[in-house]
Amino acid sequence: MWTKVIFHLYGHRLVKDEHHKLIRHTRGSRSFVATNKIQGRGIMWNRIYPSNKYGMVGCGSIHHPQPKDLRNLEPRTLISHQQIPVMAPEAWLIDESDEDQRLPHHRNPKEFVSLSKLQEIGVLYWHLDPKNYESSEELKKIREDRGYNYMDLLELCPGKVENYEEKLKNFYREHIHADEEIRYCLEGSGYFDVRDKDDTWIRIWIKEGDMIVLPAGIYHRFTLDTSNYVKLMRLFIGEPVWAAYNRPQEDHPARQVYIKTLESSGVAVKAH
Ligand SMILES: CSCCC(=O)C(=O)O
Ligand SMILES: [Fe+2]
Ligand code: NI
Repeated sequence: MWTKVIFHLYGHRLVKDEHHKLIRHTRGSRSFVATNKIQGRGIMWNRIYPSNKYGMVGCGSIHHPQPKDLRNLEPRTLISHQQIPVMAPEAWLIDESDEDQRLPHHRNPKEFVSLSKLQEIGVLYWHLDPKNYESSEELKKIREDRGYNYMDLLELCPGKVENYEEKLKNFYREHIHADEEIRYCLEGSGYFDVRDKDDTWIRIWIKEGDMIVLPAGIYHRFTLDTSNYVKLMRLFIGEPVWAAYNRPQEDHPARQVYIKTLESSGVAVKAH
């Protein structure tokens, strides 16, 4: 029997078996075949190294020396000896071109955004195992800790949803809510765009297992990516209120509280 262990590194997905042999490596431009055993913390560094400082990785042989600058990078995943990945979602600054919203809209060169930058603007993130979410202890704990007693599921893809086009259009209109927006991706993927403190869009790529909380009052929007499919769990404290307030909302109480919170945590906010 094969036990799959999935590692993520800079957006690469490495599926390994219980003996850490590589089964599959996706989203890399080069393929990567290695059958060596992992010998503890650090082996991923020996195998995978970034090809540039923007966090792209190339794939090296086990004999490849560790580049010095690697320690300065913020990897998507740090692999511990116990195989407990410390996850971060892939996030980047976008170009403002009018191309299809479902495209990644990377800048040239790519500009990735670290988890700590997301945390600075109040975005929370967990990576959970989405397979048995009904009996997941991790999910249960988060829901208990944060009072998320309401839950429903939302599937988005053409043909499955009533008023699909209309819904998608509204999701992509920049808005805020009076409450947190809590989404847990069970299948598929999509982009949450959030404004940073300088009013610049950050695109956060949510994939299965990713759970994200956007604070009340943050300007944001959502789009499917080119996979055109996402299954999301929506969580809420108490009776859900999905009301969206489209920008501008500078006088909305939730917006004002949000700006105050940013300022009091030392994040300088650009006047809008
Ligand atoms: C499809 S969930 C994300 C869309 C959104 O921002 C919302 O529902 O308010
Ligand atoms: Fe929203
Ligand atoms: Ni690769």
